[in-house]
Amino acid sequence: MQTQDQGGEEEPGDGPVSGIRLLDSRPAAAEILGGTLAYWRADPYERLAMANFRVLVSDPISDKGVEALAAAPGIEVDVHTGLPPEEFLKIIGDYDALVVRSQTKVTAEVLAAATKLKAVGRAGVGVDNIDRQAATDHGVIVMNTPTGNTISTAEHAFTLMLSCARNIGPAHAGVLAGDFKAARKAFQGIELNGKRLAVIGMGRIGSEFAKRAQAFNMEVVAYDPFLTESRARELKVTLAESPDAALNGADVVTLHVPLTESTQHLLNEQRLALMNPGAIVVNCARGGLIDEAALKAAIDSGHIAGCALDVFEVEPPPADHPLFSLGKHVTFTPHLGASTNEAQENVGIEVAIQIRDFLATGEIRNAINMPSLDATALRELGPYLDLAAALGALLAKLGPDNADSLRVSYHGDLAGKDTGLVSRTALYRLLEQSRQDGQVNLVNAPAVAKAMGLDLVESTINAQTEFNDLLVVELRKGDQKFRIAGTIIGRSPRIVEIDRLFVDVPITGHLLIVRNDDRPGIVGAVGTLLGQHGQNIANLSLGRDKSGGNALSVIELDAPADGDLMSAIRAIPGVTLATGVSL
Ligand SMILES: NC(=O)C1=CN([C@@H]2O[C@H](COP(=O)(O)OP(=O)(O)OC[C@H]3O[C@@H](n4cnc5c(N)ncnc54)[C@H](O)[C@@H]3O)[C@@H](O)[C@H]2O)C=CC1
Ligand SMILES: O=C(O)CCC(=O)C(=O)O
Repeated sequence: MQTQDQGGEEEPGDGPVSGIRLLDSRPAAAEILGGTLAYWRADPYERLAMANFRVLVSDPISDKGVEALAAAPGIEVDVHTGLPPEEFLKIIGDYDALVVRSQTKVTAEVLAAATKLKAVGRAGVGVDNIDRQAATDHGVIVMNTPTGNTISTAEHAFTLMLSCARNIGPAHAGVLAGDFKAARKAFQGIELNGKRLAVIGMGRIGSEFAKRAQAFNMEVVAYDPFLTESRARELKVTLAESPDAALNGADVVTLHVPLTESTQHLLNEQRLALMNPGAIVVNCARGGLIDEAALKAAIDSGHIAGCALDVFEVEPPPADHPLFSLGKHVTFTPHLGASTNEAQENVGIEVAIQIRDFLATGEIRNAINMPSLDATALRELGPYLDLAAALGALLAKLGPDNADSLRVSYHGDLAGKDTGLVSRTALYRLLEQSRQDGQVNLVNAPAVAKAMGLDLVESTINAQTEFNDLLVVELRKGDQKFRIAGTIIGRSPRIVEIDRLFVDVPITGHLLIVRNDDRPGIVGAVGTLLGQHGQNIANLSLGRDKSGGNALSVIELDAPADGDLMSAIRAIPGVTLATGVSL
């Protein structure tokens, strides 16, 4: 569970800060790819050139999209469309990224077989062909291209409505069949002028549809749980408080919502009955939104005049689909909403660039299972992501085992920033320390934590600290608490507090952390042992609560301390904890 609270009982950190060292920042999202520091410090194109990423395009996308991917150094693109599922399963394990439209089904089975996969890019909007939960559990980012096909789909849905109202499809077929006179007699239409239109889902496509309907002098009523009164006024539509209220007395309904568990069969028998006699139904979103059997029954009864569908519950629909036998006010197209030159070029290029940039820089755009992070935010937050990664790793070593919550709090300037990914980074590095390589990453960390019963609690604290901003991570197990804090000096992340003892430590290198009773001779004894084991001290920071109380040394070594050395340090009288961590 991830929760937000405002304020909290944490006190700001305190303590000396010196020895500023400028470090490059490394995009934390890059961790997903398991890159080395040198790799991620390289220029994006240099980085791609060093890599060898394989991208599979498994549904047809525009040539320009494929070219944009193939032109990036270090990316090899294979286009294999229309593969039978068993063939697809055999090869998916070789790829780092996958680009799909709606035909490829990215199931839990596919994701389990896709052991190298880091991202799935959807050239389009709907992601119902991708098992989002399984992708998240496997640590795979799912991105879509939400805007590139909006206009084409709205135009198509509008065309469907006109075509259905005026019987264009059946009339056209009649003319071609030589039945000109019979068709002329049979196909009397319905005028749209002044009719009441219910738009279910006033997102991008629904809003564009509504604008076009207003030009046809239709009265537009919209239902969308996320539509505000002010936006409804701006769009000049009446806001309905429920789908039923929107449908009550409607002459036309058009659906523009995603297919989810809660929208399945959104248009059912009861709701169809609320519409005016002679109404028509338009669906250019997803087939599963309509109970097709109920629709057929409503048309057969004469209550609904007809329907215009681009999408079906099962695609492709069977040739003997019950709705195909209707004679009037019907128009069917084979999921063509986004099939225009313009839309396909837009989404093909957008998805290619999103995947390329993600592989090159860790930049995340239009992800549906992760906070997005564009290049500017990535630059700004980079040092905090590094800091959070270090604090999370350190907390795993020093904090209580089997903790029940990780609290991440933001003080000062940082409190005003979009820090979702910073918290997630701390969580990921905390969990990573106790798991095999690759089992947990930025995408699946919240799901892994939830499964373990570890809550992630984020808070912003308004209290002033002596730092411009302070990031505090704390592990709690019942009443037991252990916290570590850090800040950024210049662009250099520093650890400034460990369990309320003030230190000043950079976040890289091999750290030896020693906690002891504050009495003379202990630091000297540790130093002597380090010398005897050939260990050079690169940096040393000492902190204590009071003279004769608890003391803490954080010693940066040139190499990790081995087991013998650690045992010897732990055996020094007065040492209460000694642990090593490589950041
Ligand atoms: N036929 C085709 O080729 C295409 C179909 N689509 C479908 O159209 C859908 C809509 O696309 P966009 O407008 O771009 O998405 P969008 O995300 O901009 O809009 C969806 C809207 O539905 C609303 N919504 C969610 N649950 C709802 C509910 N239970 N009742 C009413 N409203 C609800 C959301 O608040 C949102 O405003 C996509 O999910 C996709 O399935 C999209 C493009 C092409
Ligand atoms: O043509 C396609 O890829 C389908 C488009 C679509 O349904 C979507 O973007 O949701």
